[in-house]
Amino acid sequence: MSATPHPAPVPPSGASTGSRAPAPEPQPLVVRTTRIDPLPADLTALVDLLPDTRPLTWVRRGDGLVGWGEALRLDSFGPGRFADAEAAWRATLDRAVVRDEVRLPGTGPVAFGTFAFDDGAGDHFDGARPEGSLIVPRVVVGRRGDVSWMTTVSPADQLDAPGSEALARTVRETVTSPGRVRFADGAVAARDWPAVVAEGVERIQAGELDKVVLAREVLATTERPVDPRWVLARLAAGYASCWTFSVAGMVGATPELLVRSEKGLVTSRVLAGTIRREPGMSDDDALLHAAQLARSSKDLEEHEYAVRSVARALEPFCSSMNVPDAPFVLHLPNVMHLASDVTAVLDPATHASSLTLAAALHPSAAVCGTPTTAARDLIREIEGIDRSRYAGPVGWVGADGDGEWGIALRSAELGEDPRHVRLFAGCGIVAASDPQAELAESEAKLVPMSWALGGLS
Ligand SMILES: C=C(O[C@H]1C=CC=C(C(=O)O)[C@@H]1O)C(=O)O
Repeated sequence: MSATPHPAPVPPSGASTGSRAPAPEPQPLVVRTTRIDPLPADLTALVDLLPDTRPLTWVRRGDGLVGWGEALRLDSFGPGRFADAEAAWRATLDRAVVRDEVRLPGTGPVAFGTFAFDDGAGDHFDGARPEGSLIVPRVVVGRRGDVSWMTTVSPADQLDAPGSEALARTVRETVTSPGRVRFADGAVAARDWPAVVAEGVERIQAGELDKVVLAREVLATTERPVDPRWVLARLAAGYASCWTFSVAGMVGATPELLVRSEKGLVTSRVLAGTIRREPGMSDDDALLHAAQLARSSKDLEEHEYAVRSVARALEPFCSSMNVPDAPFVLHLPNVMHLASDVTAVLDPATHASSLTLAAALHPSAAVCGTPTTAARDLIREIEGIDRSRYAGPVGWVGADGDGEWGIALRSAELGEDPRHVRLFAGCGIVAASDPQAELAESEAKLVPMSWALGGLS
């Protein structure tokens, strides 16, 4: 199946939700990047620039990219969603006219992307909703340390030339809070979820598979429409070491980097194995918990599967690789994780882009299980929710193929009705997992999004 390009001006309503009718040939994109006055070293400096309620965001520790407007959208479907998106992106670039005066990762043409966890082979896919979207914004603003830039993208160069004055002229709609938030069970009630986990444990103990990651959803209803910028500002400030993202209604702050590819160096931050961090826990208690996690054979086993799956997927694309012997403990405000940073040197002969690498890595054992096929089948059989883009790759790709892709965890999907939000959390299950403990872990993983919506103080 091929990717469907939707060129600006925005096509008639409905077309950007995945019509497979032949699309008109898009006009070449005209892309200009210029340095702007340095943005302050503020965790929310980038997200504070976003003018409207359809933000594109990839930010960590105040650095990253934000975008708005839609110069081009490339939707893709089914098992070929990554390859089709990549081919459409390359075809777009072949015809683009680019003037990049900054030449850093994230300057020049950039597409933000979000991809579904599953490839559409399951029963609950209707074939109308795209399983992959690459969006080329009309405006991108980026920051990397002392350097800030602005890129404008237009099919016909109708935009202002980029620059600090153009940015200052951007009109920003006021950001509003969602007001009161009510949470309710999703397709599987919280009290029923331990039984799903118990089924997973049983199947593992019966020898069908080694590990499966099972997820649940919570439905939030807000008093006022959710402005994603409200959520993004809170996540970027409260979870600064995570990658705060927003693409086509998928928002969150993920601690897990599926892959970064930059100038031949490939990095992946693998997480699996979790311990909750109680609110108000002292630093000493946190260290005790960290030590307990680092010694937990159940969590170390869960982690080992995830690291091995990443190393195996990267190997064909890399000339050398460093896989740490033991994980470190990553401290986040709500949880601590076992973490391993895998690094590798890209084999240039493979010409693999960051998107190709993300496709090869997905789904890792951190979000699916081991062996992959058995775990995915079991998820389809017993999980009972539509994961949609939760646990799928989310991030950005540039013109040279370099880019960053996270796993859409600690995330939520904003509904067509802007007062309805689906929050997700999942847990790695191995033979020694305790269903009630996994329920408590899933609650802890829901904290960032519930807090960002304003539902927790
Ligand atoms: C599947 C999720 O987390 C994964 C990433 C880190 C730790 C995990 C765990 O310990 O179970 C999960 O594998 C989620 O947050 O929804």
